[in-house]
Amino acid sequence: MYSKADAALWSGRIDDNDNRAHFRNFQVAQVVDAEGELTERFDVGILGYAVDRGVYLNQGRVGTKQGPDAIRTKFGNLPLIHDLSIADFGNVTTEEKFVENVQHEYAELIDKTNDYAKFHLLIGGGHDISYAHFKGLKALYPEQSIGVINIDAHFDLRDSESATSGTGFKQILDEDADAGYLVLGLQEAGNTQHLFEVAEQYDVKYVLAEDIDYDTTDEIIQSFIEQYDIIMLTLCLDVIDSAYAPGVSAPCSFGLTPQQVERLIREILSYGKTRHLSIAEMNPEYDIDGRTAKLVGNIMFFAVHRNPNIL
Ligand SMILES: N=CN[C@@H](CCC(=O)O)C(=O)O
Ligand SMILES: [Mn+2]
Ligand SMILES: [Mn+2]
Repeated sequence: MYSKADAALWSGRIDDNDNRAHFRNFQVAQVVDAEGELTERFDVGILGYAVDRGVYLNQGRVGTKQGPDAIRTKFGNLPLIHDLSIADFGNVTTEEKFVENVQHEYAELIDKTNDYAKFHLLIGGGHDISYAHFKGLKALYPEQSIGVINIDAHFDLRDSESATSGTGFKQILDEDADAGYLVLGLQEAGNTQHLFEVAEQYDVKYVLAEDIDYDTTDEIIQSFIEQYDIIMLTLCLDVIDSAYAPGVSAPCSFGLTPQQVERLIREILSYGKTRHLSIAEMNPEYDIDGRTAKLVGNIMFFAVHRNPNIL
C-alpha cells in the first residue's frame, strides 16, 4: 500500500528562509506523489519501505516499519551542500501476512521513479527490501548483469517458503544465474555453519568485518565490480557495531565503525555503476536517543554529497 510522505517530517531548525547557504535538507525536500504523473527531475529521490513483516517472519524484533520516517527527520536536519534538489517519493507499507506483494509494489515504484532522480536512497524497513531493490533494477536493466554488494553482518541466504528479511539474496541468486554476490563486513558469529555452506555452494564472495581494513578489500571490490554491468548496493545497518547502531533488528558485536562503512560506500559508488543505495533494518523501537537514525542520516549525507552520479 502506497502513501505519500508526511510533509511534517521535513521540518526543523531554520537559520534563513531565502539564502540557500543556510539551508538544511528539509528546506528543499519536496513531497512527490509517486502514484501520479511524474514530470520534475531531481538530484536525489527518497523511497521508503515501511515494512517489518519480513523481520517478523524471520523471527526478529519488529519495529523497522517506523524506520523510514525516523531516518527522514534526521537526514532532513543535516545541511544542504551543493544545492541539491531532493524528492520524497513516499512510502510503501503492508498489512498483509507476507511481503511478496509489497516487495513487488516497491520494485514497480523504483522503476517508475527512476528517471526522476539521479540517485535514489531506498530506506527501510527490513532487509527484505533487498529483493525488492533487485527486482526494481531488473525491471530497469533487463539485459544487463547485476552484481550485488551487501554490506552486512549476515549472509541473508536463508531458505524459506515465503520471503523474509533473511532470504533476499538466496532469492536473487536462485532467480538470476548471471547475478553475483559479495558481502562486506560479515560476522563469523552472526551466521551458522549451514549458511557458510550455502554461501560456498552459491560461490558467494565475502570479507569478514575483522579483515575489512586490509588492502585486499579494495582489490576484491574492484574485481567484483568489473565483472558486472550494474552494481546493486545495499547496507544492512547491523553491520555497524551496536555501540553506534543499537536501533536495528539484530544488533551486532564486533561490528564495523561508521567510518569504515562510509569509506566502503564511497569506494563502491566511485565506479559509477550504482544509482540506488538501499539501507535496511533501521528499528527506532530499539534506538537510543535517535543515534542510529542520525547515523543513517549522516550516511545518506555522505552518499549524496560525495557521489559521482550526482555531482
Ligand atoms: N536480515 C536479517 N538477517 C539475519 C538476522 C539474524 C538474527 O536475527 O540474529 C539473519 O537472518 O541471519
Ligand atoms: Mn544483517
Ligand atoms: Mn541483512
